[in-house]
Amino acid sequence: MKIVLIGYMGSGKTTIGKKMADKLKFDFLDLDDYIIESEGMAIRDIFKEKGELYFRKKEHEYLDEVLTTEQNLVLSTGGGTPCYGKNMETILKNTPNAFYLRVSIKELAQRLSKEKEYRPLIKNIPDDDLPEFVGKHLFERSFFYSKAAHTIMCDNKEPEDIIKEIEVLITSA
Ligand SMILES: Nc1ncnc2c1ncn2[C@@H]1O[C@H](COP(=O)(O)OP(=O)(O)O)[C@@H](O)[C@H]1O
Ligand SMILES: O=C(O)C1=C[C@@H](OP(=O)(O)O)[C@@H](O)[C@H](O)C1
Ligand SMILES: [Mg+2]
Repeated sequence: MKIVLIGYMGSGKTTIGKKMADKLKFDFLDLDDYIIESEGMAIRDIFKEKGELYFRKKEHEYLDEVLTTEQNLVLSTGGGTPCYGKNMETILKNTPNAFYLRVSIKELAQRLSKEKEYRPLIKNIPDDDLPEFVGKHLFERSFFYSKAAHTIMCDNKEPEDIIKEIEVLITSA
């Protein structure tokens, strides 16, 4: 069985995915970490030296690769993963358990202002401009995120509570 977490940068995919895999005794895979290991480069260096298009190509290839495994897996994607090519279709084809972690623009901007350094798409955006950037970007991406089987509203909730909500919704089909 595979559980896939999608959502904007800073929505908690990595944090919640890891904790949930521990709790369910599933394997855990963060697609960004898989790319970093496989390419032997940090995400920001891939963007800087090889470009975003190269990153998206690799992200697509590694997504296909990790979804073909048989094991019980929690997969945390990157914020852009479902928004390129056929990636969202691929996710939906491989699992009924795709969850969109939905977080408000305000909370995303607050979280991301402290963690811009490793996220090349927002690295150079001043904190004051982050809410506007996140708002526009999220609007474009919501089309893809909303295709998930379930949307979890995550504002003002602890990861543990979000995990409990997800557990109730998991289907083993
Ligand atoms: N439910 C939550 N409530 C408050 N902070 C959270 C929550 N989930 C994640 N965070 C924090 O938000 C930041 C981004 O989380 P992360 O898991 O890296 O998001 P993503 O992988 O979606 O980009 C981290 O500092 C993390 O501790
Ligand atoms: O939203 C995006 O396009 C990206 C999100 C990042 O992952 P997180 O969502 O885990 O920050 C990472 O894949 C890369 O920096 C691009
Ligand atoms: Mg992440």
